[in-house]
Amino acid sequence: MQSIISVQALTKAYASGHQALKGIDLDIRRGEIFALLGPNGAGKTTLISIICGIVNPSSGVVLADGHDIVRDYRAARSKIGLVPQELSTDSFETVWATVNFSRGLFGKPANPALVEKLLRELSLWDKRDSRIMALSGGMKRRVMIAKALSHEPQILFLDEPTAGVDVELRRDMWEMVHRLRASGVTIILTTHYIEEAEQMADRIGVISQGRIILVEEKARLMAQLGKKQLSLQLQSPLAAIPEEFAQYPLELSADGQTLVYTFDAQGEQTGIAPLLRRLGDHGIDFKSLSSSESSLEDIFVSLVRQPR
Ligand SMILES: Nc1ncnc2c1ncn2[C@@H]1O[C@H](COP(=O)(O)OP(=O)(O)OP(=O)(O)O)[C@@H](O)[C@H]1O
Repeated sequence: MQSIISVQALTKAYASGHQALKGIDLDIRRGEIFALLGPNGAGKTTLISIICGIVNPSSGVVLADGHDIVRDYRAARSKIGLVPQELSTDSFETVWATVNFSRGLFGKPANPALVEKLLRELSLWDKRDSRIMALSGGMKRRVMIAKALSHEPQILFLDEPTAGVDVELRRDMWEMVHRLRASGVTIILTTHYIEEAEQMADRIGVISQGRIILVEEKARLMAQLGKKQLSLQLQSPLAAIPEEFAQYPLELSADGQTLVYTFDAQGEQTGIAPLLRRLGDHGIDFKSLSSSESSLEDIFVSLVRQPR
């Protein structure tokens, strides 16, 4: 299947000299919900801004539904809706006018029925005649979403959609994202909330220091989530793991006091019982044992901490 967004060898150096993107290759599949995770300053907004034509790339190629975002800007941009992190809209306009105007910017004929549907779905219909400046922060954000969807884009970018929004708006947003996906729209969201990525995304990409360091099906990441560790506090320290145990996923702590066994908690067999038996056969006794489970957050933190 042809990807709806294709990013190839993309770099960005800002005028300050800061290298925000250091060679990004990324394919977004048609119809998926893709979550881009990364710490502050990783390059998420820069990447999205380039794909949406707001920031110029230094080198590399981006195709949106087959259109080059630089050479064929208008066609590429018409496929894309963007809900930016920061609210930016004319605050003297009414909700109704601003959403209709956004549609017109893309050269689309007026479609009051579509705008009405959008405003109703986003609980903005009652506010259609209000000026933007008179709305609450959450309502303004809903307006930004309505604007982004006004020209019926095939691809929707949500940059930190739920940062600082209340529970109700977050729920509405998630429902809307699922509805849009069901209608064939591809959704790319950035988030600091790993829980959000877990709940919403089909695939997860992790960006750190201007590089994509992981792209994975969420289901596979969840399988990693199921990894557990069993720590055995030994009676007497070991200098090294005996050769007989080479095939076991065992690690010895630096002081030789603790053996750590990593296993798949979702697997049918943990392998713990035979391991403990074999350790006993070799005279390796332990004082106590404890287990722990890694979370997606642990995986994420350890990924972005690794210097690359
Ligand atoms: N206009 C600019 N000029 C110079 N440097 C910039 C500019 N915009 C962003 N940067 C730098 O580029 C890096 C990436 O920024 P970017 O906003 O893309 O990160 P981010 O992953 O979206 O972060 P956050 O999660 O904080 O929004 C940062 O170090 C930032 O300071």
